[in-house]
Amino acid sequence: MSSVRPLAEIRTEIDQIDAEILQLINRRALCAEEVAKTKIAEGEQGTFYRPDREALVLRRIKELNQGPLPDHTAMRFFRELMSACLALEKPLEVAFLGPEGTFSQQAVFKHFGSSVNTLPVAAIGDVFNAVELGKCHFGVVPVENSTEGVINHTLDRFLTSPLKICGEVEIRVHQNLMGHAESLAGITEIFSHQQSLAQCRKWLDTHLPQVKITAVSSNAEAARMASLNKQTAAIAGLAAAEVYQLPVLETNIEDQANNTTRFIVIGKQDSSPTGKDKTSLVFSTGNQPGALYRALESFAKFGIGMVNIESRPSRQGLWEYVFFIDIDGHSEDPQVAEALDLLKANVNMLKLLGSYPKAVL
Ligand SMILES: O=C(O)C(=O)C[C@]1(C(=O)O)C=C[C@@H](O)C=C1
Repeated sequence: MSSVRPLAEIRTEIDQIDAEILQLINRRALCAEEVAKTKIAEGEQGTFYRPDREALVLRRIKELNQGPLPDHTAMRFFRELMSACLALEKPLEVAFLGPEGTFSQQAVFKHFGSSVNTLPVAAIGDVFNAVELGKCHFGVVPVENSTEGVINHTLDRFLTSPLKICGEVEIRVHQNLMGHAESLAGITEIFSHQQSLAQCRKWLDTHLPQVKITAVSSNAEAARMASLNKQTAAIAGLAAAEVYQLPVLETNIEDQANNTTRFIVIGKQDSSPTGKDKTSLVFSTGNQPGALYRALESFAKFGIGMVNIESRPSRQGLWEYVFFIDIDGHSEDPQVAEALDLLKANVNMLKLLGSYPKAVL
């Protein structure tokens, strides 16, 4: 004799729990509406979205979670819940590198949840423009890929933009071949964004060495073009295959198994310290011997870890460079503040791009 509970009894309990969860969710939503009133009363209506508070809420959920749901799943529920609560306060508008179905759009939803309005734009520079001109509250742009390195357009735009970095989000990028051809042999041309083509270089050389390769403005645009001609195919994410109703011919064709793209959130707002933050900055030194060494020594002296360094042409003098750096910590953390003061004294130009919570999800 089995000792399992009857299905009807378990379902009655589930119905009761659902009713309680619904009540609790709405109690939480009422609190969010009250938070909005307080923010307005305190003159902070420009900053309904609080990346620092959201990171703290999600990290706490991870700590509290005792399963059987995995931490990641529990955090995703709360990510959605906060997104819906924020939409009650004020719906956010977020610009991304479109069209619909790009990895950038996936990054927007992963970071902000699905209760945001998204604005697809044609180029990385347009994401910056949309936020700078106040058409959107925030923008999401790719900044580096684990296979292909930095996205130069994004770094270069920071040299002239007044915007700040207020968050980061990572997306595991799977590339897929999609199109209406019956088999690989029926394909004469492949479209994709240049970054995705580079991430699948070996696969293309091995499986489709003779096919014409054409770089286009985005993966979703590649999918759109492939949907118009049976002899062409696109390399893109599965979301693009769905948007353009393209059969997927091969999945996961990226050359590196853990191909990941890091995106940053850009806006006009600062984020307060959370205890697990990153600071991004750009500086330039003169060409004297040891100048870069002295600059980096500022971090070593105060025990600040450096996560990343990239050099880019300064676009001012021939063979002059600027250095983009990510460090551990928030610019308001005392040790980081002292290191930044010292750095300022050792460089020609220093621009803080923002302090923000490390990616949680
Ligand atoms: O605590 C706040 O400031 C809120 O607005 C509430 C809340 C939440 O739902 O927990 C919603 C949006 C903010 O981005 C952060 C948190």
